[in-house]
Amino acid sequence: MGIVSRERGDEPVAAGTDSVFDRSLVTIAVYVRGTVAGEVDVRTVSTSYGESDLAEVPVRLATDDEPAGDATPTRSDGGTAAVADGRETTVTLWNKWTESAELLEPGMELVVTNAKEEEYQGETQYKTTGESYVVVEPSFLVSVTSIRNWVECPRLYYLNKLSGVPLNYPVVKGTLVHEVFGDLLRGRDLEESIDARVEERGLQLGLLGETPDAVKEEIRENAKAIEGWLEQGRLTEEDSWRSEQLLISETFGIRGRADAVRRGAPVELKTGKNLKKEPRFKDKVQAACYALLLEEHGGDVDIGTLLYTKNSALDRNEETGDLTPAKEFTMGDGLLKYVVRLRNEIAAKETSGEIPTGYEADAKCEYCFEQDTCMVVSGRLDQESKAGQIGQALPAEEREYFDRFYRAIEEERREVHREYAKLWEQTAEERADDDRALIDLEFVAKRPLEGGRWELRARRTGGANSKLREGDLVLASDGDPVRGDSELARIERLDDEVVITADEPVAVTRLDVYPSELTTDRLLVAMHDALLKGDERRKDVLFGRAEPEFEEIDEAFIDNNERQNEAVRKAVGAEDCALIHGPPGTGKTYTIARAIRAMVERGERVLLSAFTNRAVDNALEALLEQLEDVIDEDSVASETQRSGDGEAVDVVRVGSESGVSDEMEPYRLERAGEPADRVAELEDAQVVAATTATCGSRIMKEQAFDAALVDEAAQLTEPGTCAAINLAERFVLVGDHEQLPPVVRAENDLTESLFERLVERYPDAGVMLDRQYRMNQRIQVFASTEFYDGQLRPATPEVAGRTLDDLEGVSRDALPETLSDPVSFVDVEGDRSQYTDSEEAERIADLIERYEAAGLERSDIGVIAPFRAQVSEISSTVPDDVTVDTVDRFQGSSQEVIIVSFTATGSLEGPIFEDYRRINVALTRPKRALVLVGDSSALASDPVYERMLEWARQ
Ligand SMILES: Nc1ncnc2c1ncn2[C@@H]1O[C@H](COP(=O)(O)OP(=O)(O)OP(=O)(O)O)[C@@H](O)[C@H]1O
Repeated sequence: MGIVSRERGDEPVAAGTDSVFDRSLVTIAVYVRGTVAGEVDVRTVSTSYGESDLAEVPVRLATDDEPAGDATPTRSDGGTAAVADGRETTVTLWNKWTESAELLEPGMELVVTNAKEEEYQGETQYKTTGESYVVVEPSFLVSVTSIRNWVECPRLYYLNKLSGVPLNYPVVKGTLVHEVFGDLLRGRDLEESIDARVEERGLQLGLLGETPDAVKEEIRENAKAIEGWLEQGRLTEEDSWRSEQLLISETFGIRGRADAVRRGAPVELKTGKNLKKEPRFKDKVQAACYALLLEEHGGDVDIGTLLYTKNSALDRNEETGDLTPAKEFTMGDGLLKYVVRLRNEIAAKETSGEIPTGYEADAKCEYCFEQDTCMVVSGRLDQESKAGQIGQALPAEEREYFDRFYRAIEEERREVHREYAKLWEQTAEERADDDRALIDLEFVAKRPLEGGRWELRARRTGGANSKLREGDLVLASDGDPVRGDSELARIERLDDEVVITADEPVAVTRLDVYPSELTTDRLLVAMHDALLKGDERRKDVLFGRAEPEFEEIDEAFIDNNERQNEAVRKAVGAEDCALIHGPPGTGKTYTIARAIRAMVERGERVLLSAFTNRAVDNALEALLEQLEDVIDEDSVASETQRSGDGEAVDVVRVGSESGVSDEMEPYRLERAGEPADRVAELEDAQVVAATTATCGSRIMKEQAFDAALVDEAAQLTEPGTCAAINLAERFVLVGDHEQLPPVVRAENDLTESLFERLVERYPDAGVMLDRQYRMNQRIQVFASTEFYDGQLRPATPEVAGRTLDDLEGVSRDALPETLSDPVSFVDVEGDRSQYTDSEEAERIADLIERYEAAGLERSDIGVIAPFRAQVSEISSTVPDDVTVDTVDRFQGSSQEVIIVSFTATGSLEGPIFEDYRRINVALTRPKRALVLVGDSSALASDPVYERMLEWARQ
């Protein structure tokens, strides 16, 4: 059983005084979930216990069809029944819960556990009991760290969100001590752990100017307290331990990672000193959060332990106070409820979009380390703040921008939370159908790795697709990611067998996509940095107050493509920014590489970035090719461009092993090692390449560049672009806003890229590349007219005239007449299902056979479908080596032959049709042949598709 009451709670167990309720009709405890349906009435009444506060909340109960309702009957709160009948009723919250009631606004969601049901004037109503918890907006998942920050000061919580965790020594040291603690719990030798952990953080320590020996000594001191305490436990009793555990609570809307769990109770490690008898209040609050989480996992937690590693038991004496490292405290019911109320404050504030002022807490600003920052932020953004304001406010348009994007990013965060909720709202099968989980794995084996981690292997029993890829962080579980045994794990290999690594040996049978808030967090920080720390001139350009300026450059960089040459000139000569618009196959990558080479030759330090790892690697590869050519041409230059290990130029790729391609692996920056060496490798590099997400990392944020070149810029949100350009004096954005827009979950200001906004605002700062090196002329015509004002042309006669006949062993004569043209249309009436079409799938299988019969390799054929369901349908009909995927997955790649399955009968609905940019991407992937498969009458109902049909049938 989960949530239990240990003492009498805040509320009168029976209803109170009063004639208000008829006690005789009180029934069993129930679980109430619903939406606030009107104004909340809070008042004081007298009861047999004296004065009591109560709040009457009008609530529309959830129904069984609503996702949240599905999960309710299985709750752990004493096995109570859930009410889910869609009725409107009144829920009365007693005493302290009125504090949460005051936060409620119509439309907010509310959960009351262990409520009592009673009849009042012929209506069934509910009220809290001494065992109830009241949870506001339960689907808003508040992290334990947030609650801890909030209890210190809500304003501090907000400031932390805006500025992120900076790279500083106390933070890195804290992480190291935690890692060593985890290692000790997993049985690793202390010295071995310290050596390994310090080595792993070589780069960070180097950036902080720390030497390994000094750091090790300090970690050793902290670890002494831990070891001593662990020893005691080992000698005196049977201890059962578990290191870091990821916990999610659907009831309380809290998630976090407990440092350790000992005999079912939370242990939190603090790398500081605490001379008082009691743990610090905020530390207790943190431990209480984990207690709630553990109770929901079926535990029954009575104590919490705080381990202060700077305290040493041996030094204990009366004068200096209590120096025992471990402080235990009783987990009282009142504290647990207090924690839930704190959490409710955060959820309600975030839902209503209010910015904390600091007045919510009785924190003393004059003692706060963050007072100055707090005042500056309040002053710049003209926000009300307990600490006061300092400095001049940003111009109104910048504050408006800040508010707008703050809201948009927070909406995005809500969407991430909704992803979490799906972990318990959807069944395993539904998750799998949504491509969000691999289920029904057969656990095969576990193997301990060096450093206490585990390698876990499982066999796949079906061939299902999923979004999961090698290198991804996932939730690995024994089948239930929320209530079962689950761990964060990394996918090392994913074929018939799944190999993952994790801290604990979970008997894995299921992997779920891990909904990370990291990207959202970084967007907020990037936007904050751009506005509050950004250069004034840069902001003038971003806010339309000054036109971008250019230095005139006469040098010829590319002699066979005028627009590319102009683009490089603009990039090199830009004082502020340049914009390169590159339609499909127009040599964007080539142009970027040439521009970077030119900048490097001028002695500049350049950041190369893009939305995806693949684009970063491609551009880097193109750059390396160019640099090699230079060396071949000019041996003098080669000497100056060779670095110590004989590589052509100091180029560094920052990224994880799984993100970086094998070809670029030799350039990948190793983070582990001797601090000074690691830093030198990064800081001496003239070109640093990393995804925009990595640009927001603590390590990259310490770097500065003359110029930043950002590829795939049309796929980036404004704050996402800022993460890269914040690091450089000038920037060049490269992309195509006629192809896929930024990938975001919410529909708001994040859907337009900075690239698109600037291209429209400053047409003169941009160049459109107009010669494409990919498609046969016949294929490119439609995209050129529809999307590029007819400006797109084949770069050479060879490109214009390419056909399948050019490929070795392929003859178009062997194809049926209908397929001999580079563009063809196959009319299929369709099976009238919504997201799949078996008739199209069969036709496509048939087409592939015909291409094979004409000599084509299967790996030269790609199939694009609008829905994942249709991708699965086609995949099960055609041979494995044909690539079948959605448009989004195909962006940025090309194939000899592309077949598009429209999956439309009757009407046009769905992702491929909603946004014409998707169809542009689909139709511009092939080099030599394009086949459109669909229902002509459905397609003809839309003017754009009607024109497409005309072109395809010519
Ligand atoms: N000026 C040029 N002269 C000769 N070949 C070129 C030139 N520009 C690009 N190419 C070639 O054209 C091909 C496509 O170029 P690139 O890969 O740079 O295109 P892209 O615009 O990045 O493509 P995508 O639309 O897929 O992103 C490459 O093989 C490249 O070497």
